[in-house]
Amino acid sequence: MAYSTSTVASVLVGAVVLLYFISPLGKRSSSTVSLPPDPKPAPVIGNIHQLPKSLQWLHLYHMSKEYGPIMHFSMAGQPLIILSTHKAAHDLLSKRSARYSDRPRMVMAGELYNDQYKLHQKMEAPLLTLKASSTYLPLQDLESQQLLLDEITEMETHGERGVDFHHHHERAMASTIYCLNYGYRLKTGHEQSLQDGKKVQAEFARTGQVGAYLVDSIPALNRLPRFLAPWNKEADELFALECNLHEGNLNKGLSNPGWNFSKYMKASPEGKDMDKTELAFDLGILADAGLDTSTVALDWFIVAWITSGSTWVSKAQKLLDEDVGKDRMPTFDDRPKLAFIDAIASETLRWRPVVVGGVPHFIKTEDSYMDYRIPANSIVLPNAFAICRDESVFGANPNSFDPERWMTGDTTQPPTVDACGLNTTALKDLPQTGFGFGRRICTGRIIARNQLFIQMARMLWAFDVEAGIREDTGQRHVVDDMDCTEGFVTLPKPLRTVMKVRGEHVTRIVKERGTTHNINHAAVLEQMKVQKN
Ligand code: HEM
Repeated sequence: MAYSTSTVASVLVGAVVLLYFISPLGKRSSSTVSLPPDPKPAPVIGNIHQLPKSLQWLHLYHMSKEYGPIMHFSMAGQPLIILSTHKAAHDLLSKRSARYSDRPRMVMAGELYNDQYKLHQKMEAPLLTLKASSTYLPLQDLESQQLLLDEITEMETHGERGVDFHHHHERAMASTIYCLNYGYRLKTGHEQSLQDGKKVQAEFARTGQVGAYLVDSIPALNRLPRFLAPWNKEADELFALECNLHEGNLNKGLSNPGWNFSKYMKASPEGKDMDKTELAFDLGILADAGLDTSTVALDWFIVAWITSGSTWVSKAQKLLDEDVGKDRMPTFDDRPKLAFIDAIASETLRWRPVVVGGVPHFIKTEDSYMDYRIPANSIVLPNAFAICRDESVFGANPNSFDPERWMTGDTTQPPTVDACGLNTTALKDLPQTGFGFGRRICTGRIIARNQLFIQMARMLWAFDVEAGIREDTGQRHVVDDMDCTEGFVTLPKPLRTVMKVRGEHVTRIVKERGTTHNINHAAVLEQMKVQKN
């Protein structure tokens, strides 16, 4: 039987109104303590209409200037708390982490990871420590070497049109993660498994956005008959796509030669009796979480290079010329002396936080903060864009790309260097808010930081970069550093860049080392075998 769109819409609106009055969401609390400030809500729908789907994080950032560091929105009765300063986010999500570490229900984006997250974190934890991450450096060395070769090769073909740097960043990161997770590398970046992974991610980003689906605010809507709940079909299709991809990858991981995360997790006490789909999803989420995020950070690094590089690139390249020279490319062994490159990485993550609107947390019980009441079952969203512009933490001119804000300038003390070579004496201990907060903080952040360091160091050593020539106008692309895509992670709009080698020595060294695809990566993985503590 077919139903017209208007009939379905009328029934849905009726259902929402009904649910609003019969569900606890519609009932006002008798508490006398006020909610955080909010723009005036409309009846029933609350503030839904005031949350734009486009550039929501920017809109909320501007609103925070009027309403303050903590704001409240009602999403048809579902409380949404927006945090806009580092202090508010740290006080609630880090210091009170035990209460603020749930995730909101995401009926559309899937909830498998929610209930079981502690078990999954326990299973993954030994693979993501500083020490374990230090054993993956040889693989990251190999992938970043391949990145230079691929970029030089594409430059030779495309000249002033420039290279598709996003594609190369994506291949290098995906190959690193897939090799660790499943024991296989990606040669072209066009492989089917990566295309499917990107599709899953795009769907997750679309369906997981706060406010994107009414059913996430009002899960009771899921009890409506299926013909009135069209999102169920969409959710089933997304789940089927994810199952195919993740289970297929797990099978590959278990049968590929050499050590990898799949084999480690399958043999772990938590994983050995775990349902196969659940284990496959756990690995799949790790792969998905690592893929886009690091790629996007590297893309924004290129945008910063083009738009504001005149203030910091020459310092980085001078350092590389002095400490590395022209006889070899930089390696992880150079890292302690190249703290400025890590400052560039930190500044990239601050200037354009990858998950720019923040990742939602959830609190099940009522709380209070700054004399405001935070209702039970609130979604709590740290607006990363606003938090990274908190001048009380990051200093003046937060919109400027300025790596110096991360440097201590301390040259008097012998440097303290961590297991991955990060020089913690030269770098200020400012919060890395782009990786989130509390118990839900990004578990792959050390692997990510290592990847950013080696790729940024090698690209700065190898190239001078400028925007490519547009095919349609024949003019050089004019780059606007706020021109970005929508979604969970925010990418610069597609752009090609001219990557001119900084001398004949670069091409010679990169080509002499040649392709890394003939290296036996299974043997490299075997060297990384992590023993559980
Ligand atoms: C520059 C790169 C990256 C950025 C900016 C980033 C950022 C984030 C953020 C903001 C969160 C949510 C934190 C919160 O809820 O407060 C997160 C979670 C997560 N990240 Fe990353 N991430 C990056 C790279 C990676 C990599 C390489 C991996 C895997 C190797 C990874 C694995 C994860 C996982 C598994 C979670 C979920 C943690 C949980 O919910 O318990 N991430 N990441």
